[in-house]
Amino acid sequence: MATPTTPRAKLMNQGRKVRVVAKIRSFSDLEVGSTSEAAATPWILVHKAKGDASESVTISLADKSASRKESWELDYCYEENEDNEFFFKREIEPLISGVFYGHHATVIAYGARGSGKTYVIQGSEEKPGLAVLAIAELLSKANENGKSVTISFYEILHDRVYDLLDPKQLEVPILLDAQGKIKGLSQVPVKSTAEFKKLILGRPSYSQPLQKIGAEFPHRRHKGLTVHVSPNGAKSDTDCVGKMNFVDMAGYEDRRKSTDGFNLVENNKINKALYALQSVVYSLNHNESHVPYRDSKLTHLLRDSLGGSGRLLMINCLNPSFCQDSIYMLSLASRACQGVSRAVPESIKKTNHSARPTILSSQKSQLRRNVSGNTTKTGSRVRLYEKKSNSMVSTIKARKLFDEASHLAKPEKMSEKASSSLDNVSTTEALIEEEEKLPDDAQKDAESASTWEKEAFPLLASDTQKSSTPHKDSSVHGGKDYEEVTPIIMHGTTAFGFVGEGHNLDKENHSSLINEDGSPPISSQLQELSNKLKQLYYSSTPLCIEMPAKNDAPTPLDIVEPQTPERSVKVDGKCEVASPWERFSACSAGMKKSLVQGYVNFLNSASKEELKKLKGIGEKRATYILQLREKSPEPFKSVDDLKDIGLSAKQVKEMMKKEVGDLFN
Ligand SMILES: Nc1ncnc2c1ncn2[C@@H]1O[C@H](COP(=O)(O)OP(=O)(O)OP(=O)(O)O)[C@@H](O)[C@H]1O
Repeated sequence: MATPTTPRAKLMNQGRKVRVVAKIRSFSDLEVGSTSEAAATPWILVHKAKGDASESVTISLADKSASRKESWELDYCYEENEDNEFFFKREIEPLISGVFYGHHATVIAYGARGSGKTYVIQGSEEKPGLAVLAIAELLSKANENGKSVTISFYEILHDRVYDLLDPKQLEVPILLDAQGKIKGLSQVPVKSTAEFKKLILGRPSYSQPLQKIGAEFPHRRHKGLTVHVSPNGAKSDTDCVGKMNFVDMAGYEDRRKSTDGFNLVENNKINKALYALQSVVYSLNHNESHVPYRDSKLTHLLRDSLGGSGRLLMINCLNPSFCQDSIYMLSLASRACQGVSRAVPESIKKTNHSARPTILSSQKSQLRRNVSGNTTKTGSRVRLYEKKSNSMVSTIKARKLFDEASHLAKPEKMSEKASSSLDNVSTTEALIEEEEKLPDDAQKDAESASTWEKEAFPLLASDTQKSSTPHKDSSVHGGKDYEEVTPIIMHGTTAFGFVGEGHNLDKENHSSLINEDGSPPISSQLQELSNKLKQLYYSSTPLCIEMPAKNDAPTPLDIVEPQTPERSVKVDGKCEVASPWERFSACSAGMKKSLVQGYVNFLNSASKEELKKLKGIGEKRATYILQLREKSPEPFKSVDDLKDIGLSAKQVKEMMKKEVGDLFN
């Protein structure tokens, strides 16, 4: 990529909110001593056109046949021999300076499982990680400037936030105060690095509620640290000058590797958070007026740090030996970089060494064997986000879509049970956070961001505002205006991804992906797909849907794209072309059947709190349903069985009518 030389290009570089770098972890002692050649074989090539001062790097695989996409471009890549301290000097120190001027900074490590995220953020006793190095620097600067430092430490498991500094507290509701600042987590003052280490490293890794279930389940969750810098003697968080966040995300794993229902739910939630982050990064990089922070707890929690003049450093951690999941993570990372100019911190420009293409692998033949045994279709689709839906209709819709679109239906069912068992452990279901993003918030974020950009880079501000004004298509839902968001441009990849689980296409945010090659406008494609999904749901039984063959090569993503239903109905097991009236009648019948079945399924699997959201089901009935489920896992098979809980056919019919009516609201 050509080096930007014009003042405008330089300004643009500096004004970018998100920087995406990779870090290849070193081989562990175990891997170095491994007898398996594959475990200790490097597989990534990094090309740095201008050495350490490169404004972008190209990463490719030692064996090109490993992926359809041959290379990925990121802002930078730190290699095995470049340790945390080197990384810190170049990437984190410049961010720390900004924190004292009110520019919040966020550092997020993400990547496949075992790719070194914790090592980068937390480090070890001998090799401190970025958070530990940063706290030392922040404390020293705070002393010089008459400021004090407090920290919050939390984990997010299954999209629920737990305060690790107040482990007795159950799930923390994330709320915004009147100033739009996030509140909910406790803050503990820190005076020295030793105190910090004691607070963070010397405590149980799980909050109390999770310790109870910890022994039974695997524990993959995101961990986050927020360092608040405030004037000495500040009484509230409102006085906070700047914040620095460090997040060690749970490792990505292709959900088809899920070993059981619990693992599947876990993978879904982790992947959902990754896609939500991806959507947020896109919106931030493109100065969109709406940033979908609420698509995951993590982005919601970070929203006041990411908005305005906040800066985000994404660290894509990479395994040093072949890892299919890392390839997918790389493709996500490079998408986050696309369509925007590169940013090069001053600290990096100063440490320019000679240009050198770096080749990390010499053992290509071994790699070829590894790759050919594992290659799957690369990530051409991406799930942007899923949203938890509160209403019964949405729950039914979600399950229905999933059941029909995915061959993973059975594990999902198991997973719902695992999820609901977790639900039962949490006693804080009633703590309901505010649900809808007020248009005002989005507007404030955009205004605050653009004010800072305008002040710092007047030339750029006028330019980017012109170029990045999103296409607005305001529509009114429930009395509130929502804006359609400019579609995400994908580079060199093709298909679209949609969310199956819990995603109400009608009402949710409309971020989407588009082909770069000038294919039809995204809005029409989106509308078409949305219609097809609705049709798929409404006509689940009679429509002929071509399901993917079982032995189809799997895609590395965890979404199964819904197949287009054909315009035919099943007659005696055969698909026949039907008249419009027949199709319509079949759809209606299918819808009725789906709705009733969805209702029954819901009673068989929902948590107590969810059950109570249904009209006609209160505390007593919900408790009774759970008791019935203890005796038999699926006590309800048909509407007739609802008599067991004292619901008459008439009552059920009335409820269904209401739900159908709501579908068209
Ligand atoms: N730079 C490094 N040098 C030596 N060993 C490392 C390095 N980075 C990571 N490791 C080792 O690799 C292993 C995996 O690292 P780590 O636990 O940080 O990965 P992770 O991505 O956080 O894993 P998970 O996905 O399970 O959260 C650990 O044993 C760690 O000590």
